[in-house]
Amino acid sequence: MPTPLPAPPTIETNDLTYTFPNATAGVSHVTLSLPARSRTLLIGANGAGKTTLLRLLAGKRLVPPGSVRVGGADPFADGLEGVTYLGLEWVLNAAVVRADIGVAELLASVGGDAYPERRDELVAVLDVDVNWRMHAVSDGERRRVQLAMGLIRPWTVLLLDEITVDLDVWSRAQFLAFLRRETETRECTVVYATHILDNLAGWPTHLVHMHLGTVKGWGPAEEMLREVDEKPEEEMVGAPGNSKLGELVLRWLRDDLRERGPRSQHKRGPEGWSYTVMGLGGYGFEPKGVQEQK
Ligand SMILES: Nc1ncnc2c1ncn2[C@@H]1O[C@H](COP(=O)(O)OP(=O)(O)OP(=O)(O)O)[C@@H](O)[C@H]1O
Repeated sequence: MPTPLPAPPTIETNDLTYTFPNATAGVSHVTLSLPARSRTLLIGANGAGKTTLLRLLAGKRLVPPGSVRVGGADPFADGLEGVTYLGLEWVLNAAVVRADIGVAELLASVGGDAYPERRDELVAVLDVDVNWRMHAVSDGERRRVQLAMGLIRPWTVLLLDEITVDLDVWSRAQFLAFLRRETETRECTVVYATHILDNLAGWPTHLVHMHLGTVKGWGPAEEMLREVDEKPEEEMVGAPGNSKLGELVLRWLRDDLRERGPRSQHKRGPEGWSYTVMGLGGYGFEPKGVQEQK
């Protein structure tokens, strides 16, 4: 039985290291402390370790005791209620969302009737038509229903691995505003891994910069964005008119690439491993609980 969080939904990692069974380093020596009600963006190049970190925060793998605390508890050992991970395999695995089933019925099956106000708000925010049938909707429409399904129950920690790529610009903006309202009106925390920085100005309270499985820098977004103001205009990486966040991230990833060198020569695991295995991300083959600590 999942247990409620014993304390406000803070997220702490302490020298967290996770190595995959094939000896690829997932994350190394990650120490973070994200306050309750924060909205954190996880930023990093492909393969930087964002998904791995989110999944560890969700308690999907065994890690050394004390290295991950969510609301003061161990998410793997304690199976925490309200810690919600929405990622690619959740989106792709769910056969039901391609079945000939109505949206109203589907939302009811995941708690829609128990939380009618949240259901109605999500239906409005995500511009969902409850009369749709899931075998006859577009990819973006299906994604919107899935997001509504995943968010109906009032979660306390949302770990969101970029699954808004199919949303049109307006829907994504509405969705992000909804998440913001959630953290402002009740005790909940969001960590969001994304490559899409449009319309995110002012959204994150914290930024985490990941590179080759490590956290290169993290802190309150305002402080980290100050770096951009301190740079003379001629040294800007992006075109004038880019958001500050866009400029900061371009600079981070450019420097990361220079530091790392070509993928085929760097010391970590095989390129593209995570998304070639089973076509769903590389996690499918790992038995739950396997942990090899290096
Ligand atoms: N099941 C697995 N077995 C072995 N190595 C893996 C597995 N899944 C991921 N990896 C490796 O771990 C590293 C981190 O992958 P991860 O999926 O966390 O990156 P990411 O930052 O989420 O990337 P992206 O932006 O592409 O989603 C990569 O080098 C990847 O190849």
